[in-house]
Amino acid sequence: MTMQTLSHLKGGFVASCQPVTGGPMDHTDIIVAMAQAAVNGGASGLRIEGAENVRAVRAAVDVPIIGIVKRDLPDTPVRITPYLSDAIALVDSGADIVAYDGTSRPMPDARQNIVREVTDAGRIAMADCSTVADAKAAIANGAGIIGTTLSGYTADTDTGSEAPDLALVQVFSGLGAFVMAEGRYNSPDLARKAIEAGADCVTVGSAITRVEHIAGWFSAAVRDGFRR
Ligand SMILES: CC(=O)N[C@H](C=O)[C@@H](O)[C@H](O)[C@H](O)COP(=O)(O)O
Repeated sequence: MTMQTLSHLKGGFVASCQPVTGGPMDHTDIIVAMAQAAVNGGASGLRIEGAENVRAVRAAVDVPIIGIVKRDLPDTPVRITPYLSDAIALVDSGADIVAYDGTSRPMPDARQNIVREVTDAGRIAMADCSTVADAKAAIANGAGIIGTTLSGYTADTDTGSEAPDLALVQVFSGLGAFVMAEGRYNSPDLARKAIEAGADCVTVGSAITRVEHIAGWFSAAVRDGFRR
């Protein structure tokens, strides 16, 4: 089952369907529609936030689902699936893969326990990493997928670059685990470069499902080009 999930994802792309929080598209029925449309267009898998949304998308599509829960906590910058109870809720909602914060920052529940719970349930734990050290720790903990998701989003890695971290993908690809390139793959060409750099799969979010971001890119470019 887990091997089947990974072979389904290998060489393809995952559409992350996470609308801008509180925006006009932040509704479960719209997330389900985005997920179905992405699969119709060729997405091999989906990344969905929130157990309720995972449950609704699960009922509508057959492809592997990476589930996360995002929380804003008062005393740590860690946001992605910080509690064991979140991981359990995602498994119960039908997520094939549960992604969690795989950095070394303080997290309320132990990462090892999250990985164990997910793995014992026959699902795959995916570590959202920011560095090679994160990825090595995640592999030691038993994570089945290492992602570059958090490169550029921690105090130590925030370079302000708008480009994806292809160099990190290349290093991850030598670690012997399934590699997910994720973060700022905002064009088909960049997604292809991720695979060429050694990623097994690439996740694309904003460029497919955050209309506000896409509109903002066009708006800025057009205004910039208007010099008459
Ligand atoms: C850093 C963080 O919290 N990343 C989140 C993880 O779920 C999402 O906000 C991203 O949209 C996702 O990783 C896909 O990346 P991009 O939208 O750049 O294609």
